[in-house]
Amino acid sequence: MNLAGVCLIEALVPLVLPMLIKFVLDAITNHDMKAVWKVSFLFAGVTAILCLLLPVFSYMFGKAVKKVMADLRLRLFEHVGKLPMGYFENTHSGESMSRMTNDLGVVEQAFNGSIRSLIAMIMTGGYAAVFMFLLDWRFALAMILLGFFITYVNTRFARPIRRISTDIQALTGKQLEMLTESIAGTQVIRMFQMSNRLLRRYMSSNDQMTALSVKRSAKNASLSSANYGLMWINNGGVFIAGSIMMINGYMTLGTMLSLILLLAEVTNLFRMLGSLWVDMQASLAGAARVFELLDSEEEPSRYACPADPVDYDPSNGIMELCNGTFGYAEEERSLDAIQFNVHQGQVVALVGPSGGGKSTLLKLLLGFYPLRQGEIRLQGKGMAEYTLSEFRDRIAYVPQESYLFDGTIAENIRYGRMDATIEEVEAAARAAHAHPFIMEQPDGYETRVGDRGARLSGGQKQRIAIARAILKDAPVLLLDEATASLDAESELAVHQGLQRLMAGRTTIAVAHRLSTIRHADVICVIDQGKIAEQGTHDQLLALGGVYKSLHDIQARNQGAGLGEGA
Ligand SMILES: Nc1ncnc2c1ncn2[C@@H]1O[C@H](COP(=O)(O)OP(=O)(O)OP(=O)(O)O)[C@@H](O)[C@H]1O
Repeated sequence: MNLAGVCLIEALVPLVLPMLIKFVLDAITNHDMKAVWKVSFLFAGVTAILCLLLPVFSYMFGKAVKKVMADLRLRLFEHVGKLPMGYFENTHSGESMSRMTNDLGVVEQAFNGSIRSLIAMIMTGGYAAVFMFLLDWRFALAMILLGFFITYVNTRFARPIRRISTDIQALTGKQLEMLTESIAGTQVIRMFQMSNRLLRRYMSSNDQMTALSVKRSAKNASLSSANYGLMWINNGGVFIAGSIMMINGYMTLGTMLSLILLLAEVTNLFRMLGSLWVDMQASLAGAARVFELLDSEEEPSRYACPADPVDYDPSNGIMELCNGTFGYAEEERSLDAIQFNVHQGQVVALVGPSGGGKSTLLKLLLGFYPLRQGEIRLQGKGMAEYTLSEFRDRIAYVPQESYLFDGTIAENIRYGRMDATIEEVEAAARAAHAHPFIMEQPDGYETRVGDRGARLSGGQKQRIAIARAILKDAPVLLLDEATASLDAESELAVHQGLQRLMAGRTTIAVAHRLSTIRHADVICVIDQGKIAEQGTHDQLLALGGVYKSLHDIQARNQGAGLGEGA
């Protein structure tokens, strides 16, 4: 409605002068002063009304566009939060950010600019054409045919310009990727002297961007020049034909001048139709990227039932993985027929050579990917019987790299359970051996942690993540042991925090240091996507297989002071 109002008024404004000219000139030619005044007052009134209404409609339209954009931004934000883990593992964060910022900006411009101008111009051209037909139909017909030719020339340029615009939008995304990487990886960049290399990469993409933009400008310039030529052919034609018709008494001077001015509006429509169409191509390229993101499939609320569900047997424990098979790609099998049970209160450790599949297994147990075959059962129910959020509610997770959000320490711990009191937050922090260092911070629990916890040490961040998991108090704990080396004191504090966390809880832990899982109830050795060995520490050592050789390597490294890592 607002768009229609704005366009209607914007469409009428350019027609006021051509119509005024006809009536005033004809009145002057007839020496009819009364008619001159009448026409002048009428047009003054119309112009005043249009001037008053235009800003009102314009404001309402702007407001409506802002609302639509806010809604779109919200939908994008919400949608990104629901995308499956695979999307984030396969798409650069800069690419998604570019779609949510640059491309969305282009869509907004289209709403505010191109679409509005296009509609107003079509309406102006349409009215002008009707008036022209009323004034002289032969003249109008000839000019409108010429107009179609002008539009044809303009649209010929649209396709290549759209292609260039799509490339520019994609390059903008790439540049944002580089920018996010240069900020997130700043330490590595400095230490490995990567700045020059990254700068060269950025320069090359910047050069490409400039080349594409110049190419687009060149295409636009050729288009303008073609339009300029056509406009003069048009004007010349009108002038000559109009003069002949006027001299022979077929039209008045007022009609001729009015026709010339109206024709300018129609020609403008045909010319601008092409160039606005070209502009819209850039906007459409941006919109396509936004809607591609919006159309990408969200994580389902629950995974489908397996084709061959397993009968529940209470003796199988609190969590079980039955015949779990998974691959990231169609033809690949990262995990093959994995089978294990975890009983109440047990600690199950997943160990194995690098790339064996431990983290993948953990991702499956967290519900980040669906199994290709087999089933995960938790507390006697298949995963498909839970929604994913119900399933995740029953699991506390301490990742390898503890992610802290910008906010206070208390807020970061409270993400474990949002309704926890400050006493409960403190109790969790004490259990995680985090309380003493928190109290040393300038504002205690209210200290801000900075971007991703930048103001805290690695060990301190881990202990906050452990406190968060303690607060969640879920039936099952999944743990990805941190590989980052901590100093001895910090490691001891983290270790003690973990022991408290694991005490009395059912735990599945990916372990990189075999020393930390010596006392696990069951150790599963994952090698090449399969469980190669399963048993206690002593049983596996006695077996003399993969576990024994990992153990020997770590023991040798420790002896040589080289640190650890499975
Ligand atoms: N997102 C992914 N997309 C495709 N392949 C992946 C992805 N993540 C891991 N892989 C592949 O799956 C296999 C198992 O990797 P995974 O990270 O589970 O091993 P891991 O045992 O945890 O290794 P590490 O101890 O080094 O962390 C590897 O071959 C790895 O390249």
